[in-house]
Amino acid sequence: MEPGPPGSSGPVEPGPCLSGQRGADHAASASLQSAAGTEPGRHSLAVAAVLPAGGCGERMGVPTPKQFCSILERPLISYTLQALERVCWIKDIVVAVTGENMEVMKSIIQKYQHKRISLVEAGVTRHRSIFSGLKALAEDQLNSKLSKPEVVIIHDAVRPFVEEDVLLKVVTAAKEHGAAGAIRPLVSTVISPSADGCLDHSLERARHRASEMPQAFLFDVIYEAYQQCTDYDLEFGTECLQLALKYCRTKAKLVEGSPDLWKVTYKRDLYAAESIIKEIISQEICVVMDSKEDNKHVGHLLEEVLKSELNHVKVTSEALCHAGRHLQQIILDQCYNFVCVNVMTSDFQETQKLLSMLEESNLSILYPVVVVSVHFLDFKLVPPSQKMENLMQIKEFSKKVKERNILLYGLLISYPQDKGFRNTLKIIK
Ligand SMILES: Nc1ccn([C@@H]2O[C@H](COP(=O)(O)OP(=O)(O)OP(=O)(O)O)[C@@H](O)[C@H]2O)c(=O)n1
Ligand SMILES: O=P(O)(O)OC[C@@H](O)[C@@H](O)[C@@H](O)CO
Repeated sequence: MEPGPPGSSGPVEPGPCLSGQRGADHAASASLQSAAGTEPGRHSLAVAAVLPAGGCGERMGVPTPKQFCSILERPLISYTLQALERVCWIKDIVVAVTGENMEVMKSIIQKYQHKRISLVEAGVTRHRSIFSGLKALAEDQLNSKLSKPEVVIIHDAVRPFVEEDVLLKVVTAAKEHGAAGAIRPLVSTVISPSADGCLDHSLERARHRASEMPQAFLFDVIYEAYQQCTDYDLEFGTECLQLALKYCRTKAKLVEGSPDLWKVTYKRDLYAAESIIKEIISQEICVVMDSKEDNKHVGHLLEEVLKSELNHVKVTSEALCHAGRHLQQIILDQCYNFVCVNVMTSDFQETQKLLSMLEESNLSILYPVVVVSVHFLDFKLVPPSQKMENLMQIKEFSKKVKERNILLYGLLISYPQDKGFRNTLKIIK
């Protein structure tokens, strides 16, 4: 078993959370944590997670195993790790990868600064990979930072949209029932074919459900089940809940999961995952204004226009001069889109200050950050050609910051002074 990278032991502050409705409601989270006995402070339940990530992704139809396929230039598995890292009460995350992908996995952990991760060798089937992860948790190996958890979550590495609330629900249910798993309504009816390839019978769709992930188990239950199960189970089984039932007579509690618990299996699922991630990170825009007091109104006007134009997007504004407090907090709260307003400055020094803050914050490690540097120009005072010349610097600068996953765009708005700025913004609308 590969120990995790330095500093990977023990729960750390929750990782970056997605803003907006996808973050678990804190009140609900607190009450669920209390029920699960995982709330901070009190003797909390020891919870670990096992992520099978040793598949080859045959149905994806590409050479790269799907868990390492990129979404917005970042491997799919990194999104799943980030989702689990956001949950501070999951003490250890054990990822099962093949030997040939061990170095790739280590580089992903390093590059995206994932914590609490330990790596184990995957098996030739998903059940064998999971078993490998459970063994790592079961044995207090000498050099291991891992200790046996009371409850273990099992979650496919290719299911990136998992939220704290469903994890809490399955852990709470597993603590009480011994096993629990997320389920979803069936999208298609399940039928049983006869030997001659014709319909034998169909299952009543309303009475059946699709078994999804995450699942959770009392560690001793699922570990015992894996130790008891046959090679046939390990080779051809697809359902951990069934192993708990068959070998430990433990009836899993079924927990209704949200629609986005689906597993990335086919190429279309990658496209769907990318559009969901883009939607998540486009939920907030921060208008960053000039430091000069008399120009702050420009930013507020722009904020008004954006609010009226973009109904479902949270628009905030902040003056760069208060950067030490408010803007840092906005960055920490995971805003990924910034409109930097430069009214009087001849170049884009305000934008440069913002870019330096963003680079220091490492915000763009996980998702691309978009910065639009907006420049207002009264074309009667300064010929647009001269302003454009200044702005061409942005092009050079944008190449540099792109290496840090920051996408910088320049926007020049030239307006006649006599018409005033408010009218110009109406024109922009
Ligand atoms: N020997 C295996 C096979 C699968 N998995 C993991 O189990 C999860 C769900 O399995 P599946 O979607 O079937 O992944 P693949 O087996 O890679 O896909 P395919 O069946 O298309 O090859 C994935 O995270 C996959 O990496 C694993 O850890 N070890
Ligand atoms: O069967 P696959 O290997 O594609 O996926 C593995 C599991 O995610 C799948 O079987 C769920 O139904 C959960 O048990």
